Formats: sequence, structure tokens, C-alpha cells
Amino acid sequence: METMLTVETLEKSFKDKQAIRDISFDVRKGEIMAILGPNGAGKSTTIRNIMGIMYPDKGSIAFRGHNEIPRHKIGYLPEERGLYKNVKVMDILLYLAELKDYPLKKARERALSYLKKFDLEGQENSSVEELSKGMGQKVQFISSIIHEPELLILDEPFSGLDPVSQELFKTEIRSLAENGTAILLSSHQMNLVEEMCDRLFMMHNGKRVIYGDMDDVKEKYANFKCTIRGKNDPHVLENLPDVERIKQDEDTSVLYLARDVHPVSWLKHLPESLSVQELSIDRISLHEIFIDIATDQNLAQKEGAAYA
Ligand SMILES: Nc1ncnc2c1ncn2[C@@H]1O[C@H](COP(=O)(O)OP(=O)(O)OP(=O)(O)O)[C@@H](O)[C@H]1O
Repeated sequence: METMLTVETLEKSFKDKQAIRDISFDVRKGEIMAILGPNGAGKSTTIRNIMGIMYPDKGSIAFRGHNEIPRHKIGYLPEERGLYKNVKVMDILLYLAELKDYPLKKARERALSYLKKFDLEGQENSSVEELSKGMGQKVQFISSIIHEPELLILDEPFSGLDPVSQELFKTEIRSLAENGTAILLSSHQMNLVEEMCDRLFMMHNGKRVIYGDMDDVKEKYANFKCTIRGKNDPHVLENLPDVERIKQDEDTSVLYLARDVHPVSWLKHLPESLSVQELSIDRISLHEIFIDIATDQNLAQKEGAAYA
């Protein structure tokens, strides 16, 4: 897959605070790449450097191998929402398309088709201030793709959306990637990221902690957990082999198992005295991997892992 965006050893400080350091990744044509991390990890700083809103202290950013970034080929949905308030929806979409040198006739057609797709048919003459927050966000999303960008950067596209609108955004983002757009997406909704993204770059305290294919990351970091419904003594559960920690909530216990545990062999060692109404074994979710990393409990941190 062709590399559209290459970010290399990016560094940025604000006064004495180093916001990001040694950040390197790429985004390829037709893929959805997630940039993840807890609040303050440095995601928006990375994105703002890519967008030329600020300049890195060190490192480089290239589009298709060139350091000249063609802004008209990039679409950007910033974390800060907001469009000019007293302007009509169609006027703002055409204005933004024109800024990107996109033909106006085509832009109008695309705007009407997207407004229809996003349940905003007939709103082209409404002014932005008449729209609800979610409707405004849809218009802003349309404005980021109106000019058919080759690279699309979406900073928290799902925040503040109802489930139906989330689904609409999800479908559209997927279809853009299928049609060849390279997408860099930041989100805190791990279930959506897990479902949609091909690769991920996870950062913490301004540094990379995980970088790789979603499936490889899950295989490498998503240890198994065993969930048991039944009243059991936590000390007994904690002392079972290969149990790293447990979480108990009323009569449900979740046992987080060590790396490389083979679930079938592990099950054979459970004592018959355990109370079991239900039992399931799954790999932990991306959400749990994220929490482990954000709370310094896990793996990637302990290993000092830089996984690529
Ligand atoms: N303009 C700025 N001036 C000073 N410090 C800043 C500025 N922008 C970001 N920072 C600091 O840089 C660090 C990274 O912030 P950034 O906004 O990139 O994080 P983030 O991962 O996008 O977080 P969130 O998920 O909360 O949006 C934080 O410590 C933040 O306080």
C-alpha cells in the first residue's frame, strides 16, 4: 500500500513541557489508522503539527515522500468544533471547497448528496446557528471531505454524536477508506476503533507505546481473561496459577491471566470447589489494553515496548 503520510521523529515542547517526543508513524492509502492515547498524551499536538497549525521543534512530515504538504489534498476535522455561525450551510461548504481549489459545480453536487446521506436534506439554506450541535458536526465533517482529499485527518469525529449519527459517520469513513482515502483518526471510543481501524499508534506522555496492525497488537497485548459468575473467595481466585489480578463485582469475578497462558490447559487446573454459574474466556479488549497502559499497569510500559 502506498504511503501517503510519513511522520518522523517529531518533537514539540511548550515552554518547559515536552508535549511529544520521537513520534514516528505512517498512514497508507486506503487504510484507517488510529492515533490513540489518554488525555494529554499528545495526539492533538501531533495532528496540529501535521496540519501546519504549529511547527515541530524537530522531526519531519512528508506527504507521498515530499516535505511540501499539499493542503488542498488533505481534509481535516479539528477537535475544536465550530463553523461561521450566520452563514448558510451550502455557502460555507462551497467557500471551503473553493479554498481548496475544488470545482464549485462538483462541490455543490457533492454537498447536496452528502447532506442527503447525513439526513440534512433541505438544510442547505439554513444558517449554521439554526443547526443542533450534532447537525453542525455533520456539516463540518462534510466540509472536511467536500474536496475529495487523499488524506483525511479526523480528531475525535464521534464525540457528541448519537448512536445513529455515529453509525452514519462510521459507514462513511469506512467507505472513504475503501475508495482509497488514507485516514488518520483519533478517538477515545475504543470499541469503534477496534471495529474500524486497520492499524494503530498508541501514545502515552508524549511517547509511542504501541504501533502496529490491530490484529497483531491484540494478539501481542490482549492476554486472556476468565470471567466467572458464582460466589467465590477472592483469595482463592488470586492464588490460582497464572492469575495476574482479579476484579470482583458482587458474584462476578474477572481473572486477568498471564501472557502465553493456554486457556484450555489453564481451565484444567481450576479446583472443583469453585462455584461456577457461568464461565467464559476471552481476550481483553482494546479498551482494557488502553486502560492498562493509561494507568501504567501493563505490558507495553513494563517492557519499554516500542512495537512496530
Ligand atoms: N498550546 C499549548 N500550550 C501549552 N501546552 C500545551 C499546548 N497544547 C498542548 N499542550 C500540552 O501538551 C500536552 C499534550 O496535549 P494534547 O492536546 O496534544 O493531548 P491530547 O492527546 O490531544 O489530549 P486530549 O485527549 O485531552 O485531547 C499536554 O500536556 C498539554 O497540556
